[in-house]
Amino acid sequence: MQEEEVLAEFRASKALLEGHFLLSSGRHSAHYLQCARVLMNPDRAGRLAVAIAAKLPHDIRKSIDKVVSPAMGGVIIGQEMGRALQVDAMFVERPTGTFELRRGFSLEPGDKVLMVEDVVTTGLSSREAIKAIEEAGGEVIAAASLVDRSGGSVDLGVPFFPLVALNFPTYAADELPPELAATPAVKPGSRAKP
Ligand SMILES: O=P(O)(O)OC[C@H]1O[C@H](OP(=O)(O)OP(=O)(O)O)[C@H](O)[C@@H]1O
Ligand SMILES: O=C(O)c1cc(=O)[nH]c(=O)[nH]1
Ligand SMILES: [Mg+2]
Repeated sequence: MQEEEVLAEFRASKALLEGHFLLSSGRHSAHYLQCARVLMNPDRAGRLAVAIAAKLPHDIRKSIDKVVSPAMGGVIIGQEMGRALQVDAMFVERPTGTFELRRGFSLEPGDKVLMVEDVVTTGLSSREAIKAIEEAGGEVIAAASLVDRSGGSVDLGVPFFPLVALNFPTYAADELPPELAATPAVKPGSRAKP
């Protein structure tokens, strides 16, 4: 799937929002990719997962034992990646602030894991999810996402395969451009603290 086709899926689902957004990292942005809207159509979600799977090098793709994704945003695309790769998909969640496997999910020691996110901005959530998977005994051999909005600058410590890389600027709270400073920020994500 070409970048233009991916963006067309985002536009068709009205997932590319403009305004003033407080991101999970605590940074601000005039753009927000509401991936849940792209994924609310199961056919579209499945197509996008197949397209992500096609980005994975053959040796990585054939080695994956499990998909693990960080809740909430990663759950649907993680499930669809499990379907595309024909492996089980699980998620980590953070009811106490730190990602962990719950709900009877577990990994066999040495399980080769693909960590799947919906969107990566600073990479903090991905790195925390990778740490939780490794603490649970998994070996994260690669990461994948629908969108890398760091424009390719993020380092997750493992090979990273986003379906599309976009570079929307983000700002610290004390460096907002006037058009953002003039409007209150909305926080669409669910992370409690940056
Ligand atoms: O690369 P980062 O700077 O960490 O930002 C990206 C993360 O932010 C969003 O999750 P959020 O924390 O809003 O929680 P959610 O998935 O529960 O909506 C998104 O789903 C990614 O997990
Ligand atoms: O960084 C984030 O919190 C973030 C950015 C974005 O565009 N979409 C999203 O779901 N989260
Ligand atoms: Mg998330």
